[in-house]
Amino acid sequence: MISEYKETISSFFSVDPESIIAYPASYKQIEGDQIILCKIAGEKKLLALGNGLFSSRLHGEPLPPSLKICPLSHENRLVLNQFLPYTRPSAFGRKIATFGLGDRLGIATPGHIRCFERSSARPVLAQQSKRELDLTGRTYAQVLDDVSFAVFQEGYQGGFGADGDHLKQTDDIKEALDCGYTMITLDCSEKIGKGIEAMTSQQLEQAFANLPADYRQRVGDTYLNREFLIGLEEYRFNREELIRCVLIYGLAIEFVKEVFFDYIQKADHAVDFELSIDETEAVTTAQGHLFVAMELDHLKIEVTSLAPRFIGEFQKGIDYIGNFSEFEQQLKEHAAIADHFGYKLSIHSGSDKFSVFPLIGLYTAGRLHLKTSGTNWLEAIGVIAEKNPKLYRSIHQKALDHFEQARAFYHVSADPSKAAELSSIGDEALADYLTDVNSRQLLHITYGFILGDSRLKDELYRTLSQNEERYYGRLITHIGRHLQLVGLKD
Ligand SMILES: O=C(O)[C@@H](O)[C@H](O)[C@H](O)C(=O)CO
Repeated sequence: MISEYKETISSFFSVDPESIIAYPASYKQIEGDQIILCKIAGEKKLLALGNGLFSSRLHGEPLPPSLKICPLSHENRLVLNQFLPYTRPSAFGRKIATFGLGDRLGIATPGHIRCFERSSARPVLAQQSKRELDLTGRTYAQVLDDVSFAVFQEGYQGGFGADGDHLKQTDDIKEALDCGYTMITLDCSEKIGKGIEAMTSQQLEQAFANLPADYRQRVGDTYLNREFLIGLEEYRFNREELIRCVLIYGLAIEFVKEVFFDYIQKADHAVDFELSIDETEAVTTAQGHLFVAMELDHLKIEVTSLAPRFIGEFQKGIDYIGNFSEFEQQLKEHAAIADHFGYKLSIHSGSDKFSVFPLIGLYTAGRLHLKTSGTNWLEAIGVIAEKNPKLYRSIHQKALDHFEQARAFYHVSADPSKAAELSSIGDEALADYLTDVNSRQLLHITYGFILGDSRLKDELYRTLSQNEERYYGRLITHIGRHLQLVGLKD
């Protein structure tokens, strides 16, 4: 289809015909119209041929008699969604392993899709937290636009999710659901009780006495003087332990109740509901997880997945930090609790935790959601280091200039001064920064400041557009390693 129109297109855009590249996997015939994705002088467009209903719905430049060049706009994405259901996101429920692939640039999805050939997991291709949207200046609609067009580019019909990630406000939840998002990750970190572990018995009793009498009676009857067998573990709650669980998780559970019944259940489409209690100071004990699970069960709230705060450190972009046997014991118990109540265990900051992936795969046995994001951004920076050393040096310096400011958004232990001095590294070795834990975290958390510099941002996108297959290749290797080690890919 493209070859016979290259001359028409090249003269219309006054570009070299060789600069017109087609994505053959996107080609579709719909009710007599033909459509294909192509790149014209570096910019992706939809080419529609025909005068049928589908082509008539698309907004674009008509090239008589029947060709139309269409931008990858929000309006055209909605038309694509209407005629090609596989370009719309799906929910997957509690039984299918899923893998979150945050893409802060909106260009990684084709590479992500190629990772899932021969994988039992389904990709959540549209995933950005409110924090990421604020720092990149994107919207949930734009994130889903980018993903839907990439799904069309690849001709991928295996299904994908769209996660409104780490949402704390109901307005944001409503916006994501109205955009058609099929997963909501409710961040309860601001509702989790703080400093409860340090409270004295008297303080605990005083705080508990302030709660409604019927609630105190119910939780006392439910949890005290009883044993709970979950998997191979028996759990009990003495009075102090019960009150601590109530004071730590009680408000969070009220928030979950409001969101589940007022938003998730009332959505006009299926929604996977994830509960995130991972971004808290306090580690989620197995007993605390059991309390939350039993309270959700009592309230008839069905979560699809739950992300606890594991013992040790799940920091951004680097491997697990902590005691492996303690982590294994806690992971085993969390997985057993999740399995007992029928939902998936979710691993946040799941990027690069290679040393514990086999354990995670062993104890979750596919009942798992693994969430990544910044590591995909780092693979893009790796392409920049390989292909545009001058730009990389500017990005690295921008990151150094804003690292302390970026630490307000992310907990990292990186010390950039421990990484090699930029001026001491030759162009051919710049990509090695992406294997150093300190520079990985430096680059990982400063993305908002880097993309906030329009000169860096424009050149970054231009370099990645010129090297998109290299970017896809890095993602296939890197995310493929994640999938294989956690047992979700052969
Ligand atoms: O950076 C963010 O805000 C998100 O990507 C967040 O970290 C996400 O929930 C995650 O855990 C990615 O690994």
